Formats: sequence, C-alpha cells, structure tokens
Amino acid sequence: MSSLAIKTDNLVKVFGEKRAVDGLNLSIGKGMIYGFLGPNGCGKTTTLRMLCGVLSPSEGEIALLGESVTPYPMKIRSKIGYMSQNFSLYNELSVIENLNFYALLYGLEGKEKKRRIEDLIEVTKLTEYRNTLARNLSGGWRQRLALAVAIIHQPEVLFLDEPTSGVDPVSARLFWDIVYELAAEGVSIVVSTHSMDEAEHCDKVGFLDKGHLLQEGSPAELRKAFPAKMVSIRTDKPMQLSHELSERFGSQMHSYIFGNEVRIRLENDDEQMLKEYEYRRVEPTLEDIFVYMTEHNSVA
Ligand SMILES: Nc1ncnc2c1ncn2[C@@H]1O[C@H](COP(=O)(O)OP(=O)(O)OP(=O)(O)O)[C@@H](O)[C@H]1O
Repeated sequence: MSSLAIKTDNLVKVFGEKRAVDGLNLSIGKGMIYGFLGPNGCGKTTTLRMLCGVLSPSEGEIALLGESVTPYPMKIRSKIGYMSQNFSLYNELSVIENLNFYALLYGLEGKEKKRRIEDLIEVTKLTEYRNTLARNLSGGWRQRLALAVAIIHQPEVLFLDEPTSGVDPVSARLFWDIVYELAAEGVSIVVSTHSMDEAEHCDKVGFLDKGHLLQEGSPAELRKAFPAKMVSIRTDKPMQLSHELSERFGSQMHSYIFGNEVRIRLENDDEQMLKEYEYRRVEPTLEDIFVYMTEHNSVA
C-alpha cells in the first residue's frame, strides 16, 4: 500500500495561452498537512481543483491514495473532501439542514447520520447556531460549517482552499485545532493559502510561483536552507532608518519595517555595510524566504 496520499507527475493546466499550472511533481504523504503558498494567480486553486477531480489536467498524471486516477472514478471521490473558497453552503438552510442535506448526499442514514451530525456540531462548536440560517452566520461560523460539510463523509484526503481568509484570528485558531485533530486521525490535508502564518501550521510547504513549484520543505527545513541572513535593527524611528538605509545602500539592500524594527536581508558579505549599526540576527520568516525565492528563481 502506498504511503502517499497524493503523487503527481508533470501536472499541467492550460487555459488558452496561460499555463496556470506548469509541470508540478508532488509527493504528499498520508496524514500530512501540506500547504501551497503563493501570491494571487500563482495556480493554487487550479492545482487543488485538479487534485480533487473538479478540473481535468491538460497534461500529467495524478495518483490519489496509490491509485492512478485521471479521471477520478466514483470510489475515489468518496474519499475526498473539498472546502472551496466560497464555502459550498445553502444560505436558505439552517446549520442542521445543511449538514442533513450533505449527509444524505453522501448516503448517510438513520442513527449513523444523526451521530455524525451531532459529533460535527460538537467539534465545530456550532451547538447554539444549529437552527440559524447559513446566511446569518458570521465568517468564522460559516467557515466551520463549511468544514463540517466537507468532512461529513469522513474523507481520507481533505482539500482546503484559503480556508481562513477573512476570518478573525480566534476562529482561525479554532479552525486549525480541528484540522490538526483530523491530521492526527490520519486524514491527509492539502491547503492553499497566501497567509504565511497559516503556512507555519503545515508539515510541509510548497512555494508556488506562476504555476511552478519553487521550493518545498517543512517550515524548519526552509529556514535552514535559506541562503541569506536576516538581521534586525531596533529603532524608535523605523521610517527614518529605512530611508537612511536605502539612501546609503540603494537597491543593494533589501529591508522592510516590522513594528519598531527594520529587518534587513543580507547576502554575500553585506554584513560589512552595517558595521556602524547595532543589529542582531533573526530567523527568516516564511515570507522572507518566499520573497527571496521569487526574486531569485522567478520564471518569465
Ligand atoms: N477557468 C479559468 N479560465 C481561464 N483562466 C483561469 C481559469 N481559472 C484560473 N485561471 C487563471 O489561471 C491562473 C491561476 O489561477 P488560480 O485561481 O489557480 O490562482 P490562485 O493562486 O488560486 O489565486 P488566488 O489566490 O487569487 O485564488 C490565473 O492567472 C487565473 O486568472
């Protein structure tokens, strides 16, 4: 039996002239949380849609749970859960009615259906909203209902497309607690995001740019492989310091303001340039790494 939830071989999606996804080779282990990270339009949603069988690839192969599945047969579909960016909910139905509807679609009946729905309401803490219409739920509650609906049939692989965009931080945290729980139970999770914070939750991150995979690894591996250095200078006047640095060193020096610090990316022997300043070494964030990767590997 394959230990991989997903394997792709040279996956391509072309829309007219546009190569939205351009030769992706992925190996995603079972029970792993894998995150696609990248700017708007880099191909995250298109990749997710191909992986979950909604879009057919222009070229390449996808194997899901060890089976080659292009196009996806029905028996594979039942093992997949998909939470789209728009949350596939019926606004005119209440929380419980949405859950009932999806449970019936997936063939759940009787006591099994009731038990599954009650479990999900408890896990997502939707108890007091069970009779609220989906249209009247605020962002975080809608998101949790969308997750409950996506996992009602206990999928083995779950796809989440920018699940916490527009959701408050407390709800986002609760959402991730549920996702971790699912991964601990063995569910393989593929998530797309452009939030670097969200990417920190993933076991493995793939940086996408213009349909290409620039780099992948765990957040710790990506930090370790970062070929530059990040340093920080504390200051009460970050704007002033930032201007000073760019006047002195121009585009040679990449810096940005971070609260009351100016963070600077140093390459080669740039450290010499800062000898008059009191700086300290800091860990690169995933954003630092992504910006570096995009600048150094960007494909035309
Ligand atoms: N159905 C389509 N027809 C034509 N072009 C498309 C279609 N779907 C996506 N694209 C194009 O393919 C590229 C990748 O889009 P995609 O939605 O996959 O990116 P994304 O990384 O998910 O972006 P976002 O973060 O905005 O959701 C974009 O240039 C987009 O305009």
